[in-house]
Amino acid sequence: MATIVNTSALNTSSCSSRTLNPIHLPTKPLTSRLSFTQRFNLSPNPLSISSKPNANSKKRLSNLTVLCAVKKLAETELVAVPAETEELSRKFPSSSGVYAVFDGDSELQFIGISRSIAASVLAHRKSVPDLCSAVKAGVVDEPDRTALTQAWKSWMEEHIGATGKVPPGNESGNAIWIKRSQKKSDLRLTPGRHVQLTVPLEDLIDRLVKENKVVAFIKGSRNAPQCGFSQRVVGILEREGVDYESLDVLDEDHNTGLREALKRYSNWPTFPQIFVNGELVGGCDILTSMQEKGELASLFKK
Ligand SMILES: N[C@@H](CCC(=O)N[C@@H](CS)C(=O)NCC(=O)O)C(=O)O
Ligand code: FES
Repeated sequence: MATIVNTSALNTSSCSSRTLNPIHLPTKPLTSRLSFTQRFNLSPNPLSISSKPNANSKKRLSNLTVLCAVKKLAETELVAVPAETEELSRKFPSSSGVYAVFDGDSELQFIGISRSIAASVLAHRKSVPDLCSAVKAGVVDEPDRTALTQAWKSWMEEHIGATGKVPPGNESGNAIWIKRSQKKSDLRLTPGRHVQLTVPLEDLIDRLVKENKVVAFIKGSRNAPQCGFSQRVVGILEREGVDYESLDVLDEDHNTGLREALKRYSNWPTFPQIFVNGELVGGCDILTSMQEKGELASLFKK
């Protein structure tokens, strides 16, 4: 019997932290030594469904479909996915919603939901370019989980009703489209208390923020922030798809003295602290207000 499979909890992470050279200042720029490709966070709860729809699966989808905020799939414009990233970001909304990916033969391959449609399309274009030629996007205005799921179900139901087929990428067990996001791990200043820094902490901070485009000093780790303010900032950075470094100022074992040294360095008394291109941008309030005013994209592009 066909069953709807909910593959939630995708935001798992690898937790090993990375340590800076504790004894000497780095000989190579920190960016080149430390950076690695960060995957976009794909659909927060992309649902998959077993491959053979039958009366039962259609009925279950229908039962779950309520009034939906997006246009019908058939009425939504099919937009070609540009090769160039900036053009892609202009063509697709960075808002939450449902999206349907088509291959070069205009065959629908996958229907997903996303907190940033543009980021998800970009990630698919990178990971499965052959299957990602064009996309239909439906923005959900009040994008709570229920509204997003309803939008996804309405498109799935419409497609299954019209073709009798589940999109291949939504078949259960298909791992091509639904990747577990691998969050970057936090940086650490030292491997542990037993290792003494031979350079002043302020010099290390200075080097760190100048050689990495975006650095977030937070309470707790990026995967498990220990304070609401830090959690909010991590959420904003993730949502914007920013490739950033993070350090846990509460981790006295690996970042001994960082909490107080950073306050002196930046002349800013609280955390989180976000640096872009070596300059302190601010904390939670400032980042939140910049996000509300739509100023973050240009900040992180600089
Ligand atoms: N208004 C601040 C809120 C952050 C805040 O108040 N942080 C406090 C509590 S987490 C803090 O870091 N205090 C100094 C400390 O704990 O060392 C912002 O926008 O970031
Ligand atoms: S740790 Fe209490 S408000 Fe941040």
